[in-house]
Amino acid sequence: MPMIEVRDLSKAYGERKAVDGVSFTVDEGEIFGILGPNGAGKTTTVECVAGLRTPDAGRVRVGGLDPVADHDRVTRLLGVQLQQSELQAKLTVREAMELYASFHERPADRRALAARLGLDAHLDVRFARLSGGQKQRLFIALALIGDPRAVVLDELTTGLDPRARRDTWDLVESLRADGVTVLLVTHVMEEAQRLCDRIAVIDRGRVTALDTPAGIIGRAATARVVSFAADSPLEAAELAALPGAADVTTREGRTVVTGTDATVDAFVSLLARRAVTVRGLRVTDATLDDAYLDLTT
Ligand SMILES: Nc1ncnc2c1ncn2[C@@H]1O[C@H](COP(=O)(O)OP(=O)(O)OP(=O)(O)O)[C@@H](O)[C@H]1O
Repeated sequence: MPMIEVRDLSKAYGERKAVDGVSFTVDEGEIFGILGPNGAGKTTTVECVAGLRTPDAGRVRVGGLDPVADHDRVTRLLGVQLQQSELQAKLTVREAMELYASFHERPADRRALAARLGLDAHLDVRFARLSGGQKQRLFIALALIGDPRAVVLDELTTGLDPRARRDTWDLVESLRADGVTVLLVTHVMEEAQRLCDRIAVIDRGRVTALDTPAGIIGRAATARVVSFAADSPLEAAELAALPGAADVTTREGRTVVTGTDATVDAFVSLLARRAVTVRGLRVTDATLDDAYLDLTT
């Protein structure tokens, strides 16, 4: 049985269909990413998973339970960190953690959790006085305080500085090592590529791709990137005409051709045929970022 099951989920706000037939499953211990443009329906989807919204149609299960009908039991299984959460301004970090721990029968070790999230030096600071990144870390701590079997993390690292971002990624990896299932909404491609076992790309309320990060990169039109110094004798038009070439641009003094293996082969033949050389030639795999831009509108 999958830990999280979403089948044919639809949810509209008035006339607007925010989620339009989304399906995916997340296995126990898996880190599953949801990517997609602003307004694609990602938050609405995870709010339905968390039982915070009632679907118009479709089926959602967490640990085999209906998150709306079995809300209390699902709350014990599933920790949730959502965007734009708020707490009472006067509550300190310690008080917030105690309060949330009191909702659970077997809460996590608060001190260890605070230390893991770099909050131990801020335990007596009131919520209103925390920086954006500290608030974000507190919400991650609150999502994990019930020692959940699964956790929803929506834009986990937004607002975090680079070090806190890396630490948070390490934390998510340690959750996987503990067998916790993670449903992660993100706009950060590096985060998705590093952390996720599988990814669903959602666009306009529908799943447009569902695969491993490597599978998504491979499936996109631009699987390879050829780049070299822009002072070459090659014309942009002849590069654009190479088989599989998706894009030719010049940036930071380099010509960049995105395409496929066929593009790379044809490029090498072109150099030989024209008997020209280029400086600083590099052939790299496309990143998830490149693939994502191919797959969304
Ligand atoms: N409470 C609401 N009332 C009305 N419309 C809403 C509400 N919440 C979301 N929407 C609309 O539903 C659509 C999907 O929103 P949602 O927040 O699920 O998208 P998202 O993919 O999470 O976007 P983002 O990346 O910007 O967070 C958007 O068009 C949004 O304007």
